[in-house]
Amino acid sequence: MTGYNSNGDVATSNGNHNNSNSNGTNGNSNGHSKPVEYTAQELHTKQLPKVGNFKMCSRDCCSKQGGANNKAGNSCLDKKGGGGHKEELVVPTPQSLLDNNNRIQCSLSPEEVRALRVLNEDTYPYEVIQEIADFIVKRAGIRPKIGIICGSGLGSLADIIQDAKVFEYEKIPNFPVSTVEGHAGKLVVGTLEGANVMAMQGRFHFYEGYPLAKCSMPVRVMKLCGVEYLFATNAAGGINPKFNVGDIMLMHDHVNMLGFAGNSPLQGPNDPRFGPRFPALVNSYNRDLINKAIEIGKTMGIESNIHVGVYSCLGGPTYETIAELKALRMMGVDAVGMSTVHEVITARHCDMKVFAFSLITNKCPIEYSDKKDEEANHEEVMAVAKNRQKACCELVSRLICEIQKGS
Ligand SMILES: O=P(O)(O)O[C@@H]1C[C@H](O)[C@@H](CO)O1
Ligand code: HPA
Repeated sequence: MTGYNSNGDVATSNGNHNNSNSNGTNGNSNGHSKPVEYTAQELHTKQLPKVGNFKMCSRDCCSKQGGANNKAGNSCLDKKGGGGHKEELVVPTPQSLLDNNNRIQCSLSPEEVRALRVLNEDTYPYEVIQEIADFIVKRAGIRPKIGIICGSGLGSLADIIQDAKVFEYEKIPNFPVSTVEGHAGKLVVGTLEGANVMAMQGRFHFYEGYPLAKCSMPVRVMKLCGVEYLFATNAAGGINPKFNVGDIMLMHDHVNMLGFAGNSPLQGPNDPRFGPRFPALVNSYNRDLINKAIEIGKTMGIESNIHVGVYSCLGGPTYETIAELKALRMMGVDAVGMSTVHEVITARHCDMKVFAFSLITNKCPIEYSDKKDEEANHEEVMAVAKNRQKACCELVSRLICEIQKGS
């Protein structure tokens, strides 16, 4: 796998992090030491050496754009012969990589620069997402039509997939890793009710430290794998007083609180290969699928536990205060969680049909009280999800069956 080391160079996962050359030194010909190599995954997950092992490049040749006395715009990274610099690990400053025209001037190939962007930037270039999709489709041997995102404790939605090929996130190039309990970190590709599906057993949340575009990047991977329908599920707190623990709320709209705060998965340059700069979000939740799910709920005998409502995502990881819950209720929100909205935005941007539901795992208090049992907690969220997984699996399977009948 291609990765990146802390010197901004591209590394490969050859498992060998000792880059000594034949002289037994770490030096290279341009005078900067060849650094220890890390894969992108390792940079995410492993303890890196102390910062003290590295130096920012503050030499004259790097300290100005293109380097002082360097009209050609070359930084010392490009100089041959070492220039007499002492061998040491050097991290180039961003400034030192710019030439007089503010263009990146370094010895990285375009491929390496692009790889560097994947790690450092919030957005994934189209080509990288295509590579991830190709990796999955090639190994799975099928093109999925339906993508499922399993909410907290709802990983069993992926366990019912037949002829499953399982990809651990850690083994998918350039894929983030799951860090939350109840999110296994696996991508499962196979069939369900005769349809080719792929399911994320574990999603990425903003509070884990991932920017929104990274949280919902897998939705774009799904798109390039061939997915037409996104099924997004979540665990949520019920704000609507009519909702009970264990109920299912079919999402027909959302309030994008992170968007109110100026944050969007579509922030940054728009790539029209995914969708338009200014996508409309009315009718984001497919009406036909909602109606079918209501009918399925009736045949399952759980119609009184099925609602249609508005979901809102806050950044988390804190559960909401009473004042926040009151405010959300006044805004017309029925259930609150920490996910899904940015996934739906990304899916609608690339014109996928969306079906989403919240499993109500706790009732949100909207009056002040000392009662400890009214405080939300993740153990309860997961326990309720586990209890209701059979109903959720049945709802999803039957809806997929309906989609298959119509195709
Ligand atoms: O991934 P979802 O939205 O289902 O998870 C919810 C929100 C938090 O991640 C967690 C809180 O208990 O559950
Ligand atoms: O009450 C909640 N608030 C936010 N996220 C949640 N996820 C499950 N329950 C909740």
